[in-house]
This record gives sequence, structure tokens and C-alpha cells, in this order.
Amino acid sequence: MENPYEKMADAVTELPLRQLLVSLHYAYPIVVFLYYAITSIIAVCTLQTRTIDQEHPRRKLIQWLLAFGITTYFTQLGNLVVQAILKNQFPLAEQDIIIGLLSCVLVFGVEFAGLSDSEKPVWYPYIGSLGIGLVLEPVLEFLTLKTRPSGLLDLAGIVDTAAVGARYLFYVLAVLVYFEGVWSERREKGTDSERQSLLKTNGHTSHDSDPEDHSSDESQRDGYGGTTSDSSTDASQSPTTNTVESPWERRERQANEAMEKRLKEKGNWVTYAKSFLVFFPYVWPVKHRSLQIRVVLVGVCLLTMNAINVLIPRQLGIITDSLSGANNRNPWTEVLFFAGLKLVASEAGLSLLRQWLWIPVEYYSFDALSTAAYSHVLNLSSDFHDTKSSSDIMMAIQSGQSISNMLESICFRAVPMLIDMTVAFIYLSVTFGPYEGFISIATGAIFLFIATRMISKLKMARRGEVSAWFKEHYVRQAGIQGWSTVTCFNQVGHEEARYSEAVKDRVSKSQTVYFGYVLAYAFQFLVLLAGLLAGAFLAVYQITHGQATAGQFIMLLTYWAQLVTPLTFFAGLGKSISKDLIHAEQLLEIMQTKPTVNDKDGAPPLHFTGGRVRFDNVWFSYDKKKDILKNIDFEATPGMTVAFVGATGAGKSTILKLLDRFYDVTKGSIQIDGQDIRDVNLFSLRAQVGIVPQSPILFDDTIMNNVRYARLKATDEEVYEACKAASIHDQIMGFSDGYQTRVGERGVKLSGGELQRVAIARAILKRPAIVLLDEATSAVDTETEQKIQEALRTLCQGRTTFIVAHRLSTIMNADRIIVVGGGEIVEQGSHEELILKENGKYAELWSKQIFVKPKDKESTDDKPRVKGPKVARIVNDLSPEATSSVLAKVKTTPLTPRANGVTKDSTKSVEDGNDDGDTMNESAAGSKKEV
Ligand SMILES: Nc1ncnc2c1ncn2[C@@H]1O[C@H](COP(=O)(O)OP(=O)(O)OP(=O)(O)O)[C@@H](O)[C@H]1O
Repeated sequence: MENPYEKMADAVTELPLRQLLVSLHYAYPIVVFLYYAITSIIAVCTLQTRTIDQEHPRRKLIQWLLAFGITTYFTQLGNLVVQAILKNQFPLAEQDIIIGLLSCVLVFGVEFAGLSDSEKPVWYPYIGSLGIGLVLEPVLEFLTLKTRPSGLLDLAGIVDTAAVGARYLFYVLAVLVYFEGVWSERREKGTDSERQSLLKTNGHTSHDSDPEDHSSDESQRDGYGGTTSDSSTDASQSPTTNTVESPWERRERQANEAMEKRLKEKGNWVTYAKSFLVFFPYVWPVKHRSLQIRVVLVGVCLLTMNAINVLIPRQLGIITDSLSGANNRNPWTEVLFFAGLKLVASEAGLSLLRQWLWIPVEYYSFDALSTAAYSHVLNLSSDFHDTKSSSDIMMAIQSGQSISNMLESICFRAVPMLIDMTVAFIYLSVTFGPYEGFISIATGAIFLFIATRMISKLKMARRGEVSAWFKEHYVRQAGIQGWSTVTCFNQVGHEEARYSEAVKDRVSKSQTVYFGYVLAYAFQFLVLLAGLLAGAFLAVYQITHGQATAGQFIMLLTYWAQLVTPLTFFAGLGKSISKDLIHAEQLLEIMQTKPTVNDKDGAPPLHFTGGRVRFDNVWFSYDKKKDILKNIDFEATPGMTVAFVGATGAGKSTILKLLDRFYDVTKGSIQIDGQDIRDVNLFSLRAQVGIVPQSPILFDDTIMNNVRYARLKATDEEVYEACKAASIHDQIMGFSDGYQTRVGERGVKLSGGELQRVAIARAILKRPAIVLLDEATSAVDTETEQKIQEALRTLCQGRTTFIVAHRLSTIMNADRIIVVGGGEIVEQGSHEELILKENGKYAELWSKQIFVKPKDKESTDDKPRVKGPKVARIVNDLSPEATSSVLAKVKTTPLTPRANGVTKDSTKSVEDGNDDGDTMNESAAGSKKEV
């Protein structure tokens, strides 16, 4: 029997209709694929894929109809095979028909996979593709029938036409079902909204009437009815309530959420990507011409490498052919040329040159990004540093690497590899014909599909592994850091068991992930092997039919092996880019944070004329919701000492923070020598202010360097003087390494009192014009405090000083004492004025805090001690006469019941001459002006 297709081809080859049919066979799958690819990219870039809130009600049915449609291509191909076998006639049909059918299987197969894969697909890429099919399929069939040589249809023709007809029917049904689903959805929505408005008027939420809403039922049962979670957070990304989120997971989740949020704000990927332009000056060496030239040369290297990737397999083919006599070339010369190419392609050739060119550019961008991020972070205000954990900030600064990685992946790996693959497809198609081109494309597509599916399946397992790793790390660290607690409580065995369990858990999860990857690679390589075998069989067929040479076969094998790397890279590209993007997002967030406290344009330096400080009706709130300071209004004249006292959390430290502009006032103003501190240069303001904070932080460096930090150019002698003034010099000299003693992390190797005195020495060395002391002596005993008071007196001499202290003996000699309560000034005045105030807050505090000391402990003179009951003496040098006179004054002020209770006992103990060290006394005043 004669092959009908061959007959047909013979008859109509020259006809324009036949030419049109051939073109359409190739064009149809290409058009469908291009439409699908472009519309899908648009849908992703414009975030349509993220805004679909409802699944199509007939999605499954459409998927089935598409699958049936794909089977009809197989029917047509099967029909050809059967006919060829029955008639023992090869090739089965014209190349364009077979390639056309196979390509349609591939293209619609990709669409089917995409549809099954996405949770809530955007439909127009699919429905549009089917629409193109509905237009082109009849044209193709019409041309096929028209170009058929015999007017009559044989059985093969009938099967073929029936398959086309069935496919047409499936596609029509799929499109109709889609629109029917959309309409029915709209109808339902209409009914829903009607129902909702009715329910609202009844005062119920729609949850109440929704029998499907189990979550709402659950919450009602659990007693959480009425509260709903924030829908903006993706439940799948949020930590579950029964698993503890590791810092890594938290960071990833937060960065992910930030990315989603920014994406939504930006509206599409393009504008989102634009926000990364802020990094451009750091990534692209803007001011470095030589680096720019290097980047261009790297591009040239990459293009050369693309060419060499084709030339090497081609050269191998030429050598083989020259050896087998298929061409007349000299094998020696060809091998030499091959060696040259291999050298250029080797690590000692182009790769070396590329690295040499690229390394300075890479380090430039990494350095520039890290430095810029660090400097930006240091210039951000207190609100930022108070809300971000330091480890998060440090991680974000290191994310600069991710941006370089991302750009390198795209520019220097993805683009050249894409070029490689395109060239491979064209080259193989030209050398071996369209079948080989098709095989390479189909293999690539199937490989990428399987690889990306497997990577995303492994994501959850990998997440579990990382969590287990963090847990192991945490248990280990907790055991080592808390070693003394572990040992004290005899819990070594418990810690060992805990750690061993954590290690076992991590190992088992790692094994799962590891095996998962091995399995994924096995599948990927199976696909590549299948493609290679198909290509090799085709090549062997062509060689045996004299259409190709053995050299070309060798070329094919070599070329194929070269394509494995780009394919594997592309499979992981999405994952690595999204990971880098999430990290870059963390850095972007920081870089886009603007300091809330900054200089006004052209702000002049502070013109210091003595240090008159005025708080003018100052209001302040950290979170813009709750006022922490309310209407704070006072003035400190130059050289004056103002003390703030009050309950903890009253807002005392906040007042000091405002003065040093760690925050700006919400309302009112703070003026120094008549200048609003917001209007002057921040640097010049801070240069005038010296602060001894509540918990001074020293660097892990020598004492000398820590003190000198206040004034980097200070001489050793100036540092010694400052330390002497802070009463710490002798103690430092007693350390084994003197001033070169390292203080440990945050100054842990110093006692609380030493730490505070070093901080005072540092402030003294700065020679500030205004001094802020925030609980500067809280960590020391009374005796040391007295020594520190000396140091402070030196520091504060002639300087406007603000002191916060809980221990009132520290501030009793201040020129003005301001009692702060609930963010407001409750009362103010001198110590003497305040303790005499009836119902005064200060008097109450004071009465609770007078320290007394047994006289014999204090006594240092040689006078013989008087026998009998010991007499306590009040610290701060109150004479017994002054004590009793002030006691009498204070006793006239009614005290709170608790205060009375305390003071009663304390008075007793004083009168009894209690010997138990420091205790309380309900009196005192008129002490010497010595603080
Ligand atoms: N960075 C911050 N962010 C938000 N709230 C803060 C911040 N710092 C302090 N607060 C709140 O402001 C209030 C006043 O704090 P502040 O440190 O000024 O009190 P304080 O009177 O100095 O207390 P203490 O005597 O215990 O040091 C407190 O309620 C505190 O919780």
C-alpha cells in the first residue's frame, strides 16, 4: 500500500496551500506558547497571580477537558505510527506534521502542568491559548483536507479528522465551562452581598450563618468568638501556635511579609524592582571608570565563552570526521585548534581572566553596600534602634552580599546560560534538523518542570531541617552559657539528654532532605538521559541514512553534556533569587528608613553662651499614642544643677533623652541659650552634652581606649587626670595590666561601681558644657557613692547639670529638684523647700530613704569609743542637732500609712542605736551642701 501522506506530499509540495500548511504546523504551537508565556509573565509582573481571591468553580472540569484535548494529539500520532507499521512505510509523515503535533503536546502539556500547579491561576493565559486553538485548528484541518491528494477519506484520514473534531469539541467545552463558571460565580456573589447586607442589619456577622465556616465554629467553642486574626498575614507563613518560631524563621517570615506588603503597595513587580534602584550606586561603580571598563570586559569574556561552548563540540566533531576520512582536514591541526579552544575555556583561560576582572568589582559592591548600610544604621535615630534587635540589624547589613549574588546570578550566569541554550537549540536544529531541536527543547522543558517541582516539594523538608538545626544550636548554647546554672542544679544529665535528642532530630531531618535532593537529581538526570538517548537515536538514524556524519554524533554527545550545567542552574535559579530577594528586602527596609531626628537644611551650630536650658511646655510620646511627658516646663540657668526624682517609669530618663535629641519633642520646645535644639546642628549639640547613662556600655577594649573614646585625641595624661577626677585611677593602677586591662564584652570584667566611674571619667574627659547623669551612681554602695560624688562634683562644676537619681542623698544638694509623676512635674524646689511641703511627694520619698550608719563603723579617729548603746549616724554628714531639728520638721508633715509604718520602725532603730548597718530614718535635712 502506498503511504497516503507521501502521495499527498508528492502531489501538492509545490502548492502555496501546502506551504501555508507547513508554516502553520510550526507556527501554531509557537504562537500558543508565546501568548501563554507573555501573558503569564504579565500576570506575574502585575501581581494578578497574587490578587486572585477565589478559585474557579469549574477548574477541575476545565483541567480534564484540556487533558482530553492533549490526548487527541497522541491519537493523531498513534494513528500515524499504526499506519506506518501497517504499511511498513517510514518516515511516518512529513516532518512538519509530526513536529507540529509533538510541539502541541509539549505546549498544551506545559499549560496543563501550569494549571495543575498553581493554587489560584490567572485564567486568561489558558483561555486565550484555547481561543487561539479554536481559531487555528479549523484552518489547519481545512488546509489538511484541501491539500489531501485524493478527495476521499480513508480510515486513517477519518481517525485523524475525528481526533481533530474531538479536540475542537473539548476546547469549545473548556471555554464555555470557564465562562459559565465566571457567570455563576458573579451570580453567587450578588446573592451573597444581598444576604450579607440583610445579616448586617440583624446585627450578626456572616460567620454566624455560614455552615461551612468551621474556623468560626472552632473559635466560638474555644471562647475566642468575636475576634478575628489579621488577614494580612498569610496563615501558612505565620508560626503555628504549638511550634516555637526560631529567630531564622521569624526573620524569614518578617522579610517575606515585608516583601508581600511592599509588592502590594507597588502594584507590580516592575515598580517593586525599581525600589531596589537605591542600591544602584553601590552595585554599579558609578565613579570608578576603571571598574566600569572591567565590567564591560567581563561581558565580552562571557560572550566569548558562549561562542567557545559551541566551538568545542563542533571541533571534536571535525576531528572525528577528519580521522574517519569524512572530511579532508588535517587532524593534527584540528587537534591543535581544539587544544587552543580547551585552554581558552579552562580555568587557566577565560575563566581566570574573567575572575581577575570581576573580583575588584565584586568587592567594590560588597564593600560599598556594607559601608553604606552600616553608616546609614549608625545615623538612624533612637526609635529605630530601640525597636530593632541588634542581631537583625547585623544580618540585614550582611545582606549586601545577597544583592551582589542576585545580580551576578542574573547578569553573569542566567543571561549567558540562556544564550547558550538558545544557541544550542538553533545549532542542533540546523545541524540535525527540527526533530533534534524539538528534542532539546522538550528535554529542557520537562527537566525544568520536574526540577522546580521537586525543589518546591523539598522546601518544607528543608525548613524543618533548618528549624531543627537552630534548636540544636540553641540547646547547645544554652547549656554552655548557663553552665553554672546547669551544674548548680545538677542538671548535666538533663542537658545531655536534651542535646542528644535535638541532634537526633536534626540528623533525621537532614537525612530526609539529603535523600530528597539525591532523588531529585536522579529524576532530573533520568530526564536528561532520555533526551540524550532520543537525540542519539535520531542522530544514528540520520548517520545510517547518510544525512549526518559520525563527527556530528560526537558533537551532539559533547554538546548535550555541556547543557546539563545551565539546565541545573536554571532549575535552582528561582529559588536562589527569591532567597536573595528576601535578604535584600531586609536591607532595603533599613536603607529606606529615614532618621526621625536629623539636621534641618543648613542648620547652624549651637552657639553656646553659658548653658541656659529651657523646657517650654514639652510633650512627648514614643509611639504617638500615649503621652509619656506632659507639659514639662522649667528653666535651668547656667551652672545650675537640676535633679529629677520620681517613681520608676515616670519619665525622668526620657527628659534627658530629649535634651540630647535621642528623640524630638512631640509638642513644645527645648532651648539651649535661646536656640531651639531642633534648629541647630545635631553634632554641635551633642558635642556640648556629656552623658553618664544608667547602664554604661564599654567596648571590649582596654580601659585606656574606653575612656579616650570621649575625645580620641586626648593624651594619656589627660586620661589619667579624668580617671583621677572620677576616683578610679588608683583602682585601675591596681589591676594587673593597669590602663591596658581589657574590660570584656560590654565591660563585664568591671564591677558595677568601677563601670560607672569609668563612664564618669569618660564624661569628664569630654569636657561637656551640659552634663546629664542618669542614675550614675545607682550601682555602688554608699561609701563608693560618696567617692563618686566627689568625682561628679568635679564633672559638674560650673556646668548646667541634670541628674536623675532614685537615691535622694545623691541629689539633695541640687539647686532645683523636680519631682516627676506620670510624665508631669508634680512639684519642684530646693531640698529644704520640698521636705517641708505638706503632703509633698518629695517629703514622702525622703522620709523613706534616709540612710543611717552605725557610728562605730564610721569612726576612724583615735578617740576611745563610748560604751553603751551605739548611736547611728546619718550619711551625708547630718549633725545630731540638724537631724533632730529636721526630724521635728518632717514629723509635722503627715505621711502615708505605709511610710508611717516604715518610718516608725526605722525611728525606733535609730533611737535604739541599732547596729545592723544601713537602715531607714524618718528624718534629715540641712546637710552640708556636699553631693
Ligand atoms: N524606647 C522606648 N519606647 C517606648 N516606650 C519607652 C521607651 N523608653 C521608655 N519608655 C516608656 O516610657 C516611660 C518612661 O520611661 P523612662 O525611662 O523615662 O522612666 P524613668 O522615670 O526614667 O524610669 P526609671 O526610674 O525606672 O529609669 C516608661 O513607661 C517606659 O516604659
